Amino acid sequence: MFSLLKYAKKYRFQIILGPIFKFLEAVFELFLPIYMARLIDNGIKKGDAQYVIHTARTMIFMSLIGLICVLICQYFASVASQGFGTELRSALLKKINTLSHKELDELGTSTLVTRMTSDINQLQLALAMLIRLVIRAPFLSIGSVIMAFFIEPKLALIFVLILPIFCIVLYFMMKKTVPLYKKVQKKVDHLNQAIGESLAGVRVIRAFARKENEEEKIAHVTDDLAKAYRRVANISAILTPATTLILNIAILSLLYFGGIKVNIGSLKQGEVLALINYMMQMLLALIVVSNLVVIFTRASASASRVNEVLAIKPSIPEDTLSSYQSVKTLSGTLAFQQVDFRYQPDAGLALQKIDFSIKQGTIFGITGPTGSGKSTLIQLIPRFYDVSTGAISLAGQPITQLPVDELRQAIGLVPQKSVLFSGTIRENLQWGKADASDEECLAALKTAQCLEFVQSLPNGLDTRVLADGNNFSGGQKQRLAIARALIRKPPILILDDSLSALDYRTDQDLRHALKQDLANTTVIIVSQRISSVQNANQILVLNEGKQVGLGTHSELLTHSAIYQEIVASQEERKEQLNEK
Ligand SMILES: Nc1ncnc2c1ncn2[C@@H]1O[C@H](COP(=O)(O)OP(=O)(O)OP(=O)(O)O)[C@@H](O)[C@H]1O
Repeated sequence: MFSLLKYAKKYRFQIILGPIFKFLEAVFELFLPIYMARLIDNGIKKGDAQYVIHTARTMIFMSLIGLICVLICQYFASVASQGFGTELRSALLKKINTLSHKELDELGTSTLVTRMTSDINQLQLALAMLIRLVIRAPFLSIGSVIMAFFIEPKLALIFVLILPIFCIVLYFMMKKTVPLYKKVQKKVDHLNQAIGESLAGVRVIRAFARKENEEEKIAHVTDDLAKAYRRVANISAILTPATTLILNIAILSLLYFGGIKVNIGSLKQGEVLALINYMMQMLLALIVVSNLVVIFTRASASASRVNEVLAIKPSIPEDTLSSYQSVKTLSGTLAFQQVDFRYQPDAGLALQKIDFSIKQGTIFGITGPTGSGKSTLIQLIPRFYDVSTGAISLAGQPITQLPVDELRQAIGLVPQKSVLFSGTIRENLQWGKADASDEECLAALKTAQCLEFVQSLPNGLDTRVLADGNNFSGGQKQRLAIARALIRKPPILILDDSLSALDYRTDQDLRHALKQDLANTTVIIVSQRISSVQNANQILVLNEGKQVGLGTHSELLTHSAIYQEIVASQEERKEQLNEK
């Protein structure tokens, strides 16, 4: 856990000064009961009004100084803990951004969300408590015992007797609750996952009238979490009556034995009151210490979860490797050489012996039945995953030798599911090229066949895009996503089934425009629709992860049985539709 303190380095000043101020306040608090005893015994009992006023003034002054110390400490604690949380969150986010899809698949989104939110909140709380209580609470509990000895050593033995009993109760309480808190954190993960899935799929859930099932599922996960919390709460609920009982027994003993001593004149009434105050201070401070132990144990579980992510060595390092030709000027053949790929070391091959090359500036089609590995293949080009065996090269250089950032900049990728971000259309296009002018935006929209549509909107490029682009149709979203990918005229443009929501005519016009406007760009079109790939310079046919055909449309029609099957089935379907 302490290794994470490096993210709080900037707040050294607050972390050191905060506890010092809290310590000062504790010193004042420790002396207040003594002043109270003097006020009663020397002032009130003797009717010395002057003494009462003087002592009361000193007590008020001490309390005020104590209050100022507390406020300064709280301020330092909140500045340091919030700052620490922000630094840690940015470091974690930075790390997550370096992880390859393989690591992200293994971790899953929900646990990353929990680690970014509730785990870091837990660590922030621990740091705030460290500043506010870690010196104060032990100091007050030990200081109270010392002060009791200072007032009356024999009665102070009650403190020595009560202390271990109280510690044993707290120890058993913590032994039961700490492991439960670890379980709770895991259940929060499950809840985040369930809620994430439910919100992401809200439309599908409604379309399938599965609202009730989904509500039931969430209720089940929530109930599970509630049960775990209830178990902790049930155990913690015993704590208050138990500690109150011990406290009352201690106070009764002090009153009884103190009363005897007052009667024989060896102790004053004010001193009995001071002893009771010290007893309360000691026990309350011990409760705080036990809470601190719980907070730190939870924080230590959170710290190991955060450290786990921070310690992952990305399988695809982001740093610059060996000498390379700048990708920005790099144009050349993209080649797959005997590529095998599996998602997990123990899983079967998702791609086998893939071997082809694409000349710069040509159009390359990839087709094949569903699940044949088309999306998997194109995800290897920007190194979202690395090949298991074989190699991929760009202009003769293995892509593993190129800086990942530059490689990805050289590729415009339109994924199967178009993703737009909330903002304006212009802002979405500028994701593709930060300094894109209006002319460049309009040109990209024209190539992507959506210029007319954007110009027909009252606010044109300034039209607001809702989260996920929910105010646009599937086809409109796809075309905007294509415009965003091609705005910087990348050397390679990959359209992963990105034409599926377009009608045949628009699909054809778009491919025609791509050929004209991006003559030097290598365009890779992934589609199950033969019409989308049939004019490509080369077509790769995949089936169950294997390369079962490579050539032009006419070559494949004569040589590839699977390609013939796909063409035949689509023509048959066309005929059926025409008949209807
Ligand atoms: N992240 C992943 N982890 C493990 N296996 C995966 C992952 N993504 C895909 N697969 C598996 O890899 C195989 C190929 O999937 P892929 O998505 O590449 O097919 P596809 O040809 O693009 O299919 P479609 O046309 O339906 O999009 C499938 O068996 C799929 O289950």
